[in-house]
Amino acid sequence: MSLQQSNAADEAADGRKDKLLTVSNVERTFQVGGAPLHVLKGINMELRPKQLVMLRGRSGSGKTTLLNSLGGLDMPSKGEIWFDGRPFHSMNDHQRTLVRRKDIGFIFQAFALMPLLSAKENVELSLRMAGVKKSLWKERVEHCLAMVGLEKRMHHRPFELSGGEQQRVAIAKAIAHRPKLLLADEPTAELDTGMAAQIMSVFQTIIRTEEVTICMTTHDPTILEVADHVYEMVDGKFI
Ligand SMILES: Nc1ncnc2c1ncn2[C@@H]1O[C@H](COP(=O)(O)OP(=O)(O)OP(=O)(O)O)[C@@H](O)[C@H]1O
Repeated sequence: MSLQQSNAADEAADGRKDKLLTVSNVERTFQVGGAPLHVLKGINMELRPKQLVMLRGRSGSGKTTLLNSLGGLDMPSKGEIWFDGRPFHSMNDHQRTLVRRKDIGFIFQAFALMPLLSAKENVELSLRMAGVKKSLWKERVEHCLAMVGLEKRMHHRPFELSGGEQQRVAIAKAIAHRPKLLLADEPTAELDTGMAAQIMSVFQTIIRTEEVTICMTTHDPTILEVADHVYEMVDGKFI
């Protein structure tokens, strides 16, 4: 590396200080039927510790694709994603999986609750995946379920819970291993206004008490006002 290159690298690293996640010029292209489909077209964003950040945009604008890249589930075709000092864009699958299990929580449809497990067992699963010692599980699981107001529903299985309660178990599960970043794809989409407000209030509480950063997608204009920052996505770009 030349002196000039190393100075530029130092400056870039300085710019990332105090940020949990930095996204620079990210593009994502899929090959569909032999033709390229440009879904993300040069995204720049940042997440700071303890922020609630929302991605808003029409269906198909690229929000889920971006969220997948932020969580290391997918790789950008171009650009850089730095998560907590680590270059997601140049890490392999295995390396990203290890970071994900320890430092990121997801509330995605695809990561929904296991139907045959109780609320308590569902939350335990993420502690198991993160390699947390079994002797610590009981206290942490009870704490997380209490935080979302479900300490009395610990032994219920998902089908014995309402939609809002299931979503709160999903939150408890997603934060049990003390991630630095929580990613949520449309966490209020299936809920009525009252339940959506409850979920947002749980989010605000856990940002404070668990010191987590939350980045979520939404279509719902009524919940945008609680965000620290809103990124508006149109056709693969922020406007
Ligand atoms: N793996 C893939 N292969 C091909 N095309 C894809 C793939 N994933 C997403 N796309 C396309 O990328 C575009 C953006 O999809 P994405 O799911 O990111 O949008 P979105 O903003 O999250 O939409 P919604 O709000 O409906 O969930 C869509 O046109 C979709 O068909």
